Amino acid sequence: MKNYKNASKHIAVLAFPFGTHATPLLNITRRLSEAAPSLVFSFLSTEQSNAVTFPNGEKVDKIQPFNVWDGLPEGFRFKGDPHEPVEYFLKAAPENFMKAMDVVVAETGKPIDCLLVDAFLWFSVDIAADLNVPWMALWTAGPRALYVHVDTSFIRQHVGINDTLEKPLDFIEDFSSLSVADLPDGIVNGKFEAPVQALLDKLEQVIPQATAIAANSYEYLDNQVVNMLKSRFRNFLNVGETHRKKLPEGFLERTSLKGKIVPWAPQQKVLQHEAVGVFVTHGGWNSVLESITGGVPMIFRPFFGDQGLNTKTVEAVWGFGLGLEGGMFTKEATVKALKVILSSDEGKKMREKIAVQKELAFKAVEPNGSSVENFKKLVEIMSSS
Ligand SMILES: O=c1ccn([C@@H]2O[C@H](COP(=O)(O)OP(=O)(O)O[C@H]3O[C@H](CO)[C@@H](O)[C@H](O)[C@H]3O)[C@@H](O)[C@H]2O)c(=O)[nH]1
Repeated sequence: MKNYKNASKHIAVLAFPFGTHATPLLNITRRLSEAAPSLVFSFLSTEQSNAVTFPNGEKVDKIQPFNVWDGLPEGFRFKGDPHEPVEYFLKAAPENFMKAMDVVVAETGKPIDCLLVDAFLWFSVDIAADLNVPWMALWTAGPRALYVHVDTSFIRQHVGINDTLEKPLDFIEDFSSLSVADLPDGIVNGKFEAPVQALLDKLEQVIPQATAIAANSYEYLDNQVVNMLKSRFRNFLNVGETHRKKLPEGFLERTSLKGKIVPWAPQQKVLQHEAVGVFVTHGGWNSVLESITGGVPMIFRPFFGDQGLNTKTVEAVWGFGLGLEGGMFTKEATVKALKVILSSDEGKKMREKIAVQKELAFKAVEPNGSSVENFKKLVEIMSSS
């Protein structure tokens, strides 16, 4: 393999092959590859995930996809529980990734110099230690979500079994407007044993070992929390836009009876249109960022994970959005939220606040902006590690 022979460093990129995770990892890998042409990347994910992220066998220059086994037993049939394939994958993943990396090294003839991983793959920190190479992680959600996962023990110490969901998180700096109810599942409540919750629980131990953490956000957004993360970890780097624009394989077929997906509604572009007055969203981190860069206040109907935390942060800390009253789409709750945002003084203030944040977000990606400078630093660390 020509590219490998001439490369200065070989980076193994380890993907979490579920949901929207592999695409932002590939996007940041592409940016790194463009910025540092002497690096070569082996991108390891399951066959199914690689088929989506590298459609039609597309090879990206100096990024070579490799398949790892999905861990599913022979004859496995999906019965509708989304946790099941994740559980199988994670059980087999440490050994699978090791085996796959042996294949990568044998096929390319180039030893691995660094691991770049989805932060969900906590066990890969041990693989990096075994290989004696740096471990770098991509965090695809917001800084506040990372903060609660790396401070889980501290939060558990402060929330007793008799505390209510309304207990304020005032024992964490800049979290006093949030309460226990806004925490993601698995921190003090919910299904601790579910596979994703169990892996998030490991972040507290592994994140401090990262040589660098690349995060999909902007430096000025949630600045106080970003500064707390920076003071705790080496090279916590907000590198801006890293998201995915492709839908998972089979998504259109699976959802055809539930909704309509059209190719002419790219969310980011729609949110940039001056006619859009409000964005009704589930509160995924990318949607929050895209609403900010569109300057559009949000109405939230969160479902799981970090979405409740994002909702309350936008509503109570940043002040440019609202959660639906009762947390559900009822006629009353929806009309009330629309009225506040579209035709009240409070809504006007929200638009003013989000306009300020929009400007800061664009500033971050200007030449010499913070995301650009942070990305340069990431390239430098990777190239010299
Ligand atoms: O009609 C649509 C709908 C969505 N999108 C795009 O799809 C992405 C959706 O991303 P996000 O808002 O982050 O939602 P999820 O895909 O649900 O994100 C998962 O991953 C996020 C980052 O880790 C978490 O914050 C979420 O809770 C988790 O559900 C965005 O870039 C949208 O622009 C479109 O282009 N068109």
